[in-house]
Order: sequence, then structure tokens, then C-alpha cells
Amino acid sequence: MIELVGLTKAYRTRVAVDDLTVTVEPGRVTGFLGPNGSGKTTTMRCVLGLTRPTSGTARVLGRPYRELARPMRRVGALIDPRARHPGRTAHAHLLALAQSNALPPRRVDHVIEMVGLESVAHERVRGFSLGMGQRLGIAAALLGDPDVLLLDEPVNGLDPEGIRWVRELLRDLADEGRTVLVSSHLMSEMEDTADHLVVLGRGRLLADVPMADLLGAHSAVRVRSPQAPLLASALRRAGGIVELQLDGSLRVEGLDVPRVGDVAFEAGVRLHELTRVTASLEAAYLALTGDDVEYRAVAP
Ligand SMILES: Nc1ncnc2c1ncn2[C@@H]1O[C@H](COP(=O)(O)OP(=O)(O)OP(=O)(O)O)[C@@H](O)[C@H]1O
Repeated sequence: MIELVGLTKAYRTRVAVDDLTVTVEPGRVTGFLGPNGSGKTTTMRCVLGLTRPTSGTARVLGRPYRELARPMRRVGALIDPRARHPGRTAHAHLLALAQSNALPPRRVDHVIEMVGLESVAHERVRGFSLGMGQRLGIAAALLGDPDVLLLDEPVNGLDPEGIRWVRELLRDLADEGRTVLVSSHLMSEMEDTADHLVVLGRGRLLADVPMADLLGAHSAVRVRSPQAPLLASALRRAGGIVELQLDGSLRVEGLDVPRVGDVAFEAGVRLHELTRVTASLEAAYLALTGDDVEYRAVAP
């Protein structure tokens, strides 16, 4: 479990994390989302004792990270995959980590196999591709067989097979009762991976919700009728927010499927389609973070 209470990190010119209170529970994959610069990495760094908060606390497994005995056995992290000696081989890098953390050397071969780097284990990491580097970073995070995992953009640079592997790995780790906090900008990937979401915007908490609730809150009803204008008026009178779509259907928010059917029946309107449309995570995320995006491209 990771517990943040009033966590705040202010730099000279900006507040990176702003009064963040959230608990990341074990046994599920928690997706950590937010626009560029919203404070995700800074939060993870505070949890790992790499950045000192300005105020508030970050505890992992009930203690500040720095007070954990044998921290690599308790907490594994992928924060900056470039943080390693480029002249070392993958195997030597992991062995050095194992030795300095009193972990059994046999874990090195085990995690190399887990992440699929056997064929390059004895090559220098300076020649590694982005994806191979990510795999090595994940191997290092898993080295201590930890209860808690913090992974900052683990699928960055991975090929589709690698992305699927990470998804299955995180699922398995959560099913074993571990705490898994993972950030990503790949919404479709996150939708398939996470059970729960923590969303930041400009350092503040925007949402701490089960995935299903967030998607449910942004779902709508699609209804099609040869008498669309009549139906739209009836639905608006019943309290729905109705939008005419380009394909002639109506998108209705605020009324569920049975209610839309009843309203149509009461208005004597024929229906040709009545469907619940679940929002994609991308749509729900964009609706949630719309006002909190700091860096936005403008059309040329
Ligand atoms: N050492 C630092 N000194 C000054 N400002 C910093 C420092 N580290 C981070 N920041 C600022 O804090 C804010 C939050 O950055 P952070 O890297 O935590 O965001 P993020 O959500 O991880 O972003 P991204 O999705 O782009 O990785 C940014 O505006 C960043 O410029």
C-alpha cells in the first residue's frame, strides 16, 4: 500500500505536486494518469525518497521509504531507465544491484528470463534499444520480488508484444496481492490494464476512481428514430442532454436506456436503434483533464 497525505512539492518557480492525498491499494493495478508536467514522476520520486516533499507525507507499506529495511525486497521501481552504467552488461548491472542490496544472485538470471533478455544478457547496455532498456529497467524493479511496484511509463518504446507482456505481468503481480502503480500516456493500453485510476492535473488530484465508474460516468445512450426532432424534444423535456450526431442519431446523456425507451414510447415515437455507448478511457480522460492541460499544441 502507498499512502500520500497532503503531499506537496514546490520548486522555485512552480508547484509540481499540490496537496495530494490518495491511497494506492494492493491487489489491483492503479493507473497513474495526467497531462505532461502534472506531477506523476515527482510523486513517484517522493514515494521513493528521491525527492524531499515540501510538506505532507508519502508512506509505503506503512513507513517512509527511507525507513524500510531491505527496501528493494519491498518496493521495486522503474523511474529513469537511463540511470545505469552504459559500459556494463545487462547481467553485470543486475548483479551489481543484487549484491549491493543483499539479494540472491540467482534472482538475476530469473528476472532476465522473465523480461526476455536472455540473448543479450552479456551485451553492454550502451547498445540497447529503447525497448531493451525498458525491459532491463523492469527486470531491475522485479529483482527483489517486491510487494510494491512503481513503474513510470513502462511500455514506452516497447513493441506490441512487449506491451502485451507488460499488461499480463502487471495483472499477475496485482493478482498476487501486490500494489502496482503505473503511469502511461497510452490510454487504450491503460484501459486494458488498470482496475483503478488516479488522475492528476497541474499537481492536483482530479480523480481517484475505479476504471468502471469513470467509464460509466462518461457513457451515453445512442438512439435513432425516423422522428428524431420529436424525440429530441421529448428527451430534453425529460431532463436529457441531447446532441444530434452527423449520422442522424441522437446522443443522450443523463438518461439511461430504459428511461430513453419509455420517453420514446410515451411520446409515440418509433425507434430504430437504442444502444448504451460506453466511453473510451481516452474520451473520459480528455473530458476530465481538459482544463488542466498546461502544454497544448496549436494548429499551424
Ligand atoms: N528538479 C526540478 N526542478 C524544477 N522543476 C521541476 C523539477 N522536477 C520537475 N519539475 C517540474 O514539476 C512539474 C511536474 O513534473 P513531473 O515530471 O512530475 O510531471 P509528469 O506528470 O511526470 O510529466 P510527464 O507526463 O511529462 O512525464 C513540471 O512542470 C516540471 O517541469
